[in-house]
Amino acid sequence: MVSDSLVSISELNFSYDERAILKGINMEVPRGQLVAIMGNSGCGKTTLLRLIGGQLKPTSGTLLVDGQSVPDMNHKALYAMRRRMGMLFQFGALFTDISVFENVAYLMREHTDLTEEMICDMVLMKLNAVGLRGAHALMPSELSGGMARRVALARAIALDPMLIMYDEPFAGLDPISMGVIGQLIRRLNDALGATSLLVTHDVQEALQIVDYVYFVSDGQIVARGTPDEIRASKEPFVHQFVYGEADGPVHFHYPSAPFTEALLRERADG
Ligand SMILES: Nc1ncnc2c1ncn2[C@@H]1O[C@H](COP(=O)(O)OP(=O)(O)OP(=O)(O)O)[C@@H](O)[C@H]1O
Repeated sequence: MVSDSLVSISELNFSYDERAILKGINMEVPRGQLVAIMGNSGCGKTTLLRLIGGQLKPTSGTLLVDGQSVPDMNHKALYAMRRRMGMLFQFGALFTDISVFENVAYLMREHTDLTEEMICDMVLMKLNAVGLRGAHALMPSELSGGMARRVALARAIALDPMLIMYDEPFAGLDPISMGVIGQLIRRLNDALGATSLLVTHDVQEALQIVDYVYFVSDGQIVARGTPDEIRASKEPFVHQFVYGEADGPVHFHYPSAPFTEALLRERADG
């Protein structure tokens, strides 16, 4: 039976040495949907993507992609699965010494036996999908930040992935480029019949395009819901995050001893 979820995670734990990073994560990503994972810096979002991509192994729990257990896959199975995943990691760096065309063609050359003519058609199709067909001959240094991100997007969908994972795709972009990338992420997901996971800090941008949101704090899921449910949430953590309040359940200050206590201790030590 084909499950409705492309990604299905239950009671997932992950630690670096003794330090618990993810604690009892339960998450379902239905096929065809665009799902956001949000949370403060360092809460474990990127780690979760790396577990899904099989770059890390969980300490315990279940992690299925398309019905298959990722942690139990051997090298060959993992390689085959990664070929069906598109990834756009933070800042999605392009290869700087090859053209836009070659940046998108690279994965096709690496992973398929397509003829040069077919690769040419496919690359131009992918670039067309992100509005950059006309820029195929440019070098990455000739692109604006927003254009470079769109090329990285074309590269992420080069092999028609079933799952596309975006890690901070809006980082460093101006508001207009952010809007363009956001709309593209939505459109590409639907046009390709893919399923997408979006890790981001940009709550307002994400709420406009996603189907569902998971909020992670300190390695645990603390809230979940549709964009409307999230906007209406009275949950203090969600409220602080959605309305960009500097202080709340997530503290502005890194944990420390009270200031006077620290001063007195420093004087006593000195
Ligand atoms: N290779 C590593 N070894 C040890 N600890 C690590 C390693 N990589 C990440 N961590 C720690 O794991 C925690 C989670 O990191 P992760 O990158 O998943 O956070 P994040 O939520 O994606 O943060 P950000 O939004 O800032 O990218 C952090 O506290 C980080 O310091």
